[in-house]
Amino acid sequence: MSNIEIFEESKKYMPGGVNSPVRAFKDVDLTPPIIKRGSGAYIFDEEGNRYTDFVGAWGPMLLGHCDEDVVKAIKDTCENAIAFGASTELELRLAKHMCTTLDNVEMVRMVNSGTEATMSAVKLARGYTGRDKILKFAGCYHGHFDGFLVSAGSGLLTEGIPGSAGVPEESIKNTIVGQYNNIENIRQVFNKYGEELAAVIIEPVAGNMGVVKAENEFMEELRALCDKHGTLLIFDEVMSGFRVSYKGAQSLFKVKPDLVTYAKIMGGGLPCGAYGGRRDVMEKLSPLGDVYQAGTMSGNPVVMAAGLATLTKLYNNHEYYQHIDSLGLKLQEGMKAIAKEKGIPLVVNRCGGMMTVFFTNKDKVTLYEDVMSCDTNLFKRFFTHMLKSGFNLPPSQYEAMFLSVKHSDKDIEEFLDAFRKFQV
Ligand SMILES: Cc1ncc(COP(=O)(O)O)c(C=O)c1O
Ligand SMILES: N[C@H](C=O)CCC(=O)O
Repeated sequence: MSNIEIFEESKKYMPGGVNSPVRAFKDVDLTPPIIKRGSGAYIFDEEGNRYTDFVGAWGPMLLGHCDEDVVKAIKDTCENAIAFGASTELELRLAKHMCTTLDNVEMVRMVNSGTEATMSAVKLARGYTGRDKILKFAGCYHGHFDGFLVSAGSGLLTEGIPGSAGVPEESIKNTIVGQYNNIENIRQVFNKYGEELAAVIIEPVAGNMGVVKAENEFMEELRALCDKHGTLLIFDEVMSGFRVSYKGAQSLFKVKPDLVTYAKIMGGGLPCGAYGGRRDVMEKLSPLGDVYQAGTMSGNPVVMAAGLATLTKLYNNHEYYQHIDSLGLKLQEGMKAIAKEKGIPLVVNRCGGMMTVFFTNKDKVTLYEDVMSCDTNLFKRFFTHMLKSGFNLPPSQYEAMFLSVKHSDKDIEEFLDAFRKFQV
């Protein structure tokens, strides 16, 4: 069947033909290619077309598609262990690896997705502090948990959905929305709600309004305000963890989070998530403490094996991050130079191997308002041109592109050649 035939048939059985809204290419008015296989930096659709992939499953594929060590770990494990719903040595090995190689993670609890990780971290913070309110930032996305679907990024920006239907007022009345990188705004929020805030949750390098890095001063002030008011600081590193550096976005700032959430890369491409942090906070979790959180599939052996293979390989090969950073720089500078020649208004934000090309007349994109100034029609034309030229990019102005260890100089040069041919 062709891509279109499969997609049309899929619409009969899955809402919108997809299992996650952003995959439907609604924002770019195109039919998505139906992906059959992936290898290294490339993916191939059902019609045999090859795309150089800059989505990487929305981040997890840092080692490239079907990395041989990850595949071997999955195969070896599932010969004998698929699921037990019981303790395994594999989950200990991954937990120990994370606690010993990361900063600020003294204990960890495995879950099955990024949404589960953030949702559970917030519940734990509420249980620990005995408070109900949380502060999140406009444009940041922390998954589809009701309490986060207020001024959220990702597909909710893409589709212009202000929140989501099906979310009772009750579920969001304790969610306060702040302005990313706006210190004055968070001071005002803390003045008003400081004593009621259980937690602040933030993407320290946001990827879900496109890539926007938090400013150091902003993060330092945020930490100080949390300390003053007894509020826990949660870094959502579902996307940035093991991506912007092995130790994630935490290593870019002088501030420590109390809790951190992970997913994506840490499961090597299989469904996973984890949250961890201060021991005294984590010990509030059941069965030690009174905050209940559970999961039939949590710590699944195949996922643990894929995660362990991925994180071990990344930890032992720090040069991977240099490779990705140097390719990212080449791509960023190359795009800026071509845009200047062609008179295309754009800002390229990048943090290591995550990057967004914002089509805007602004000089820089550091605030949510800057992000919202983008020309989404121009983005759509750019996206369509790049897809036709064989490059798989996120189909939204408000998402991040991802580089992998398997991308080469040649891939970047080909990308830049294709961009040069873009007719504005
Ligand atoms: C920063 C961040 N937090 C949380 C999530 C939710 O993760 P998941 O899609 O695995 O539920 C995502 C991605 O979707 C994310 O990028
Ligand atoms: N921005 C989202 C996660 O990072 C995109 C993935 C999804 O929602 O399917």
